[in-house]
Amino acid sequence: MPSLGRLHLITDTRPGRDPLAVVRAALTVAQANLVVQVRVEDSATDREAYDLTRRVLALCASYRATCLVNDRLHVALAVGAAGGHVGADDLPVAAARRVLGPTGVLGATARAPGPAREAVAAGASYLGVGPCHTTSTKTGLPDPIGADGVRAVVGAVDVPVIAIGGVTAARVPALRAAGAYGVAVVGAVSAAADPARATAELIEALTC
Ligand SMILES: Cc1ncc(COP(=O)(O)OP(=O)(O)O)c(N)n1
Ligand SMILES: Cc1ncsc1CCOP(=O)(O)O
Ligand SMILES: [Mg+2]
Repeated sequence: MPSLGRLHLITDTRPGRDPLAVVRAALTVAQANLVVQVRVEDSATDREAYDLTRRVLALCASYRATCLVNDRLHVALAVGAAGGHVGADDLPVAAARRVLGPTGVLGATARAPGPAREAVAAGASYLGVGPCHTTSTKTGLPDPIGADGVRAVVGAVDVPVIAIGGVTAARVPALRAAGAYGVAVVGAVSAAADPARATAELIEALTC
């Protein structure tokens, strides 16, 4: 299995956004270092998720970037994406592993060492850990865990930890110092005036 990219761009499909334009811009800069996670609104139909994922996958293929699907693993399988990401409201990690098979990339959300260990034992190949900082992209989340919370999870597992939640290029050094392998972002790229430049700043911060 190729190594996991360090920058995960999660699609922003809220009304008024243009997720494909943002993915295209990010790919021109990050290329094979990018992981694009297709995340649609809960209200989106499977057909909408499928159509968007097919388009994202085609863009990723041109750059040998990795495409994952949030929540809807059947969509990941249907389009031939590399894998998916699950959290507390989704399929349990062990069930998700059975769906994706032994070689699929499987991310799981965790914010504390115990659940992180359980997710890895159940088959997670990386962990999404957060929210690290306050985010305006997702509501109903617990308080941010900060870089110290990331450090605690990193110390408990042997899979890549991807820090998520309010991540900006300026916050990457502290997260990397805490042991994060990479970061996942929505707003830092999607809400940027220049998504390609924002991607370049994140890649620069991740490779320092
Ligand atoms: C890399 C990464 N980490 C965490 C999440 C959050 O997943 P989840 O907790 O299932 O919440 P939703 O994204 O489904 O709302 C993620 N998607 N990616
Ligand atoms: C899906 C998700 N899960 C925890 S924070 C988050 C959203 C992250 O978005 P942003 O990078 O804009 O803070
Ligand atoms: Mg989920």
